[in-house]
Amino acid sequence: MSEAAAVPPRARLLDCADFTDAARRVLPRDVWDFIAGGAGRERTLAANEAAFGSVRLRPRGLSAVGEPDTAIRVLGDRWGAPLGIAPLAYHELAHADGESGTAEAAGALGLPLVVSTFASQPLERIRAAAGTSTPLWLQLYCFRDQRVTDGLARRAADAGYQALVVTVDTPYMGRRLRDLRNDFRVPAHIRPANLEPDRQAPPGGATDTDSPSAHSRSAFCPDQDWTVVGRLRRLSGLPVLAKGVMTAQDTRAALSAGAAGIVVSNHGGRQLDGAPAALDALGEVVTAAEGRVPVFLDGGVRGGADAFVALALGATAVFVGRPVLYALAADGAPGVRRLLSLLCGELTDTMVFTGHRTVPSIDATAVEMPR
Ligand SMILES: Cc1cc2nc3c(=O)[nH]c(=O)nc-3n(C[C@H](O)[C@H](O)[C@H](O)COP(=O)(O)O)c2cc1C
Ligand SMILES: O=C(O)C(=O)c1ccccc1
Repeated sequence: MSEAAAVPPRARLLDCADFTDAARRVLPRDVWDFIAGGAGRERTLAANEAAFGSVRLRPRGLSAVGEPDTAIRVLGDRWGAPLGIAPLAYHELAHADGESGTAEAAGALGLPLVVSTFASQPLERIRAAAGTSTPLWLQLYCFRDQRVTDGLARRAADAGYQALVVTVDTPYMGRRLRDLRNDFRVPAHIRPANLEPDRQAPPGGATDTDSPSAHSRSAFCPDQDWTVVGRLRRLSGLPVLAKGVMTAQDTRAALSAGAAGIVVSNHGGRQLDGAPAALDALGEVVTAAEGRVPVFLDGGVRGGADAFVALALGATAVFVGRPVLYALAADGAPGVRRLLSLLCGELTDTMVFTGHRTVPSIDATAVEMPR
């Protein structure tokens, strides 16, 4: 089947689920499974989306909101809406446009992109594609060889990135059964463009490092502690956020370490299967953060109304993960642009129907929690 037959015309891609269906049809089965899958029995993966389904929105009538303003300010930058793109390895797995295609789409809407340590294109090229006004953050995994982590942090600062995001939930990758069953390997022509090949090789020079999981076991540092936050801050001069916080304990640890923000996340259900839905952990983290730093959320956001719910429960903004790769797979950079503008439009509609003219005015009175 040709791609033209497999992907519906753009005008029929009307929501996140449409992009998901389109991507399922065009992606090779093992790549689809790598992106869509989670760890273990995928209970946490399922919980992320399901949690949004049990919150109800409270409509308000004749609220005279006019044209709502979706823009916010975060760490001194303007975002066109409280929506960003979560760090995702290897955008070229989805489409040859890769991270620069995603960045161009994000830039067109003034939305931030968190670039993965495992980006398939150079940081500088992604910065250029995003344009000057959209924020770019670099996500960092902690490597056994600290020089790798530190080198990336300095390079991001030099390239004009606005912040660093340390992923705290991945001492190594979770056990993803779909990838094991498929014996998934990243195709040889897709490379982590910002890592040097020699530094990736495990100390013993083992050969089975092509699977992301095997590579993470050899390259990631499983005994990293919270001091990495201060170290990266000092050497880069950039604000450092902690991604993968799900508890009050870790929120306090992140704040004590000097984190400039927190991303509530269970890594899209790809790490600890059995962890709660990200949305269900949000309240605990927001309370523990005591308003000292912005709290973000990723995991299961599949529409503008989901973003609205997270904001109502205290998030400053949300990040979208898998749907961005699905949109990229379906239609490259224009697909991502269309997905992002659909999400912004859905958020705008939700603000209008609930009577909110600005993002900071969205609070818990706008939602009804399950009983
Ligand atoms: C294919 C894929 C690759 C990912 N790569 C990274 C990564 O390199 N670094 C990271 O911190 N998180 C990574 N994540 C996790 C996402 O940043 C995010 O936490 C997760 O996808 C939850 O959002 P979602 O439910 O919208 O997908 C990845 C997720 C997926 C699906
Ligand atoms: O973080 C992830 O979930 C992930 O899938 C990944 C894959 C390859 C390299 C780094 C991360």
